[in-house]
Amino acid sequence: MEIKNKIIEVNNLKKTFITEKQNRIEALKEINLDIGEQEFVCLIGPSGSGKSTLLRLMEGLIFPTEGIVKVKNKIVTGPLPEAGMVFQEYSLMPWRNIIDNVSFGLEIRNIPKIRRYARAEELLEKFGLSEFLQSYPYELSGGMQQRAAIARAIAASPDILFMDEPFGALDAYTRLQMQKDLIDFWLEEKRTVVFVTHSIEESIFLGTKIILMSPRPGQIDKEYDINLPYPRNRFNKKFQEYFEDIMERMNEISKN
Ligand SMILES: Nc1ncnc2c1ncn2[C@@H]1O[C@H](COP(=O)(O)OP(=O)(O)OP(=O)(O)O)[C@@H](O)[C@H]1O
Repeated sequence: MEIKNKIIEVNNLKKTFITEKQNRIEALKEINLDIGEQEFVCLIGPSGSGKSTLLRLMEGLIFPTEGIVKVKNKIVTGPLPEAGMVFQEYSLMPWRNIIDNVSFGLEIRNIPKIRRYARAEELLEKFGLSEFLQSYPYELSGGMQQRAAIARAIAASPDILFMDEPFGALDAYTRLQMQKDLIDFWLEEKRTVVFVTHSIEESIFLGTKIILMSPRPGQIDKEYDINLPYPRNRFNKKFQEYFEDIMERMNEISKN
């Protein structure tokens, strides 16, 4: 489908890693991809298909072997100020309390304390963590830490939110709750989200679009536009049809 208001462009992207033992690992073969403003794009695919590598290239954390990534028409040459990032491992700084973690991005932008605390408090309230402003990360459960990590990533109102398996380490119930909270946030704020997951079901619950990667060297096998209204219902017939369709294709490509 033709993308209106492109925010991310990936052209002829290739990535080969050279390991310490000088082996060449071809992680991504040839990726071409456009992401539109306010899309919620999920990257799925077999283990090792290059999902995290593609995300890290888009984030400007690593650099392509060939090809380019552009964000808002500019070639990405380093970590993006207009992006927030959330990883699977809780990426909070253990020596800072929750409010100082969440307001960190504003602090490095020299936003005065009163304003950055007001923003952090607003977000922490939204994520149900008002009682834990002064707590340290180790005093929070995994789900609470991940909520705080998301609050931190969005505190500076980034245009793009990159998320790498953010709910992978959570228990099943907390994961469902976090998916709902993330969709509420996205519906309210309409940012662009790029989200890596192993779960087909999670990707259909969340994404406007799903990109299925083929086994290494990673390429895009297929793109699925998910035409279901939000909030989504896993028991809906069309949800199930998408699930079966993607599952079947995933099994097929994983066999080869
Ligand atoms: N820094 C690195 N040095 C060497 N090889 C790497 C490096 N990072 C990733 N790779 C290799 O690139 C390939 C793709 O890795 P990547 O983590 O992007 O896959 P993935 O699809 O996210 O996997 P998973 O679903 O298991 O998290 C793998 O074979 C991995 O071993």
